[in-house]
Amino acid sequence: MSVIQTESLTKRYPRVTALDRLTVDIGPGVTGLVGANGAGKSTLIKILLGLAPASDGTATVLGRNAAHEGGAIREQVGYMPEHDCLPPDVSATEFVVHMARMSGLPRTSARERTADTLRHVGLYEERYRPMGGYSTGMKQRVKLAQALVHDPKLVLLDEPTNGLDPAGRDEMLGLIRRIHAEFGISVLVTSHLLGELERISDHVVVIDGGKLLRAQSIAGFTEATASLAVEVTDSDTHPDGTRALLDALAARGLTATAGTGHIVHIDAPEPGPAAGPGPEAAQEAAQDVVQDVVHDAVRDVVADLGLGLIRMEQRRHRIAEVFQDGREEVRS
Ligand SMILES: Nc1ncnc2c1ncn2[C@@H]1O[C@H](COP(=O)(O)OP(=O)(O)OP(=O)(O)O)[C@@H](O)[C@H]1O
Repeated sequence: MSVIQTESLTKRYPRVTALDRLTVDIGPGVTGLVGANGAGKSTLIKILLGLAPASDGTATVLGRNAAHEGGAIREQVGYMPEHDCLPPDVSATEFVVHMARMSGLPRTSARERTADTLRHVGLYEERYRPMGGYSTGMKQRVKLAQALVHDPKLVLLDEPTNGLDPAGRDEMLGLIRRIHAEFGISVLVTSHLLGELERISDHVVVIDGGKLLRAQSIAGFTEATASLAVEVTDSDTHPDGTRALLDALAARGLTATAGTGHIVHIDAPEPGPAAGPGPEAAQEAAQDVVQDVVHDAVRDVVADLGLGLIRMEQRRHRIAEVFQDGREEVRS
């Protein structure tokens, strides 16, 4: 079931190709769209909303063609723009009610939905004050509220953590995750910071120079890459302790590689099928496997070889590292 599909989508501006034959298929849930500044994220969002025409290719949102059915798409999709666009002399309540009315809600439900939505994003008494005096975090919350007020099936959030301090980022990321968890609304959220989207997304799509670099499920990724870093000393019997450890682990059927210095990286075996629905559950399952199987094996092998164990550290590759590898592959 696709929420967003693009097929060879291309957008050419006179001086730059902002999207270059982009083909993606995005399902329900939270999807992170990651790319450096200028990668083409905002351009993609505008085309999906039917606000900008593509030069080539097609885009479908909730089964509708973005080129011809922009109005119908915008009825079912919420949009949080990247830049500050709030009128300073209007209160959050007035503004969000106005946006709800623009979406076709009758006056009474517009007021009720506005109160509910502003409460949900964490704006209380301040919602009656003019927005000109709001902090960046409060403004971002209002922009999120107006994207949600007409009860959309999908929201497109363009750099919602921009300009926020670390605590504000965490709060915004938590809110975004809850939009899907509590209301079942699918989310496409953009950022140039892969690390923050990794925490809240079910899937990540990475674009670079308008081209697709990678599209991947985070759960699948973390299952495959949980690993353990082990640092050992040499001993009289084994002057190359690292080599001895690698050989002994291989003899037990574990895949291990030499790291820098005396460190050995050991891959976790595939976790069992009962990983559960979310990325967190999959991560926990992968973690359990590392602890139960690999820890025991390492302890036994190190003891048998008589090596000194300096540290044993569970490690999960940040997806940033893997996407970095992918970028090198694509460019090489
Ligand atoms: N209206 C426009 N006219 C000409 N070029 C444009 C226009 N809009 C975007 N571009 C160019 O297209 C490329 C992609 O821009 P886009 O805004 O989609 O990137 P982005 O990934 O959203 O980056 P940012 O986070 O900086 O907005 C950039 O090189 C940008 O300069």
